[in-house]
Amino acid sequence: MIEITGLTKRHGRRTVVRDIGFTALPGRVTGFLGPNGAGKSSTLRVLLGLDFADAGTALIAGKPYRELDRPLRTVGALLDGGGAHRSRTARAHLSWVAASNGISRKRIPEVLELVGLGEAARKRAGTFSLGMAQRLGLATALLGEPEVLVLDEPVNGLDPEGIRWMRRFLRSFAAEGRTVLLSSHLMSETAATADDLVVIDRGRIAARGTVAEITGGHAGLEEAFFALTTGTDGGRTR
Ligand SMILES: Nc1ncnc2c1ncn2[C@@H]1O[C@H](COP(=O)(O)OP(=O)(O)OP(=O)(O)O)[C@@H](O)[C@H]1O
Repeated sequence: MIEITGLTKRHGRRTVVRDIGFTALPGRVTGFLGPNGAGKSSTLRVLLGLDFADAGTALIAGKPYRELDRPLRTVGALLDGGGAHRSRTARAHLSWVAASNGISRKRIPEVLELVGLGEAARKRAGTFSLGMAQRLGLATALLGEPEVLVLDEPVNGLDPEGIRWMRRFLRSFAAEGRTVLLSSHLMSETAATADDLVVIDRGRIAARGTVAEITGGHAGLEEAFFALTTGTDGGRTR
């Protein structure tokens, strides 16, 4: 479970996230949706202990990230494509992360299979397509068998097959009773993957609820997104 309460984040004198709160529940995929610059990455960076909040809390399994005993065993994250060094093979990259987090090497072939990279274990990350790099990032996030996954724009740049694969993977992960939070600026894709949506606009929560609650009453998914993120339908916040 992820619990964000009263979170505010400033960069210099600008407040980019203002007093937001939401939860992402086990067994569900929660989409964190908003236009570019809305504050999604800033929120996720605080959640993952990469940045400090100016106010409020962001908890994973009841604790701030920095207080988790073995973070990789609680939460896996996919930000900016995963961060494998170009000259390292997929397996070497995973070995390095596993070793530095006290995770058994036995887990490496398992995660490579899980993300469909079993055949590419000896290939260098620098030769990977964007889709393969995303899968390697996901394999890294899964090393510690976490109960929570946090992904920032995981389908950016993926082809339709890659998008479909990612959607199915995240759905099956949540179906095991685990928690998925994924950020996106794509309403249709997120609505097809998520159970719940949190819509953020200019640093504030514009709406939150199930996909049906958020999109109901609008002509279509994109209409709902634009109505919510341009303030013409501000009454839907709850
Ligand atoms: N380190 C920083 N210093 C100053 N401003 C920043 C910094 N990081 C983000 N911002 C600003 O904060 C605002 C929110 O950015 P953020 O990246 O959180 O949005 P986002 O919803 O993730 O959008 P995107 O999808 O474009 O990344 C933007 O106006 C951005 O320019």
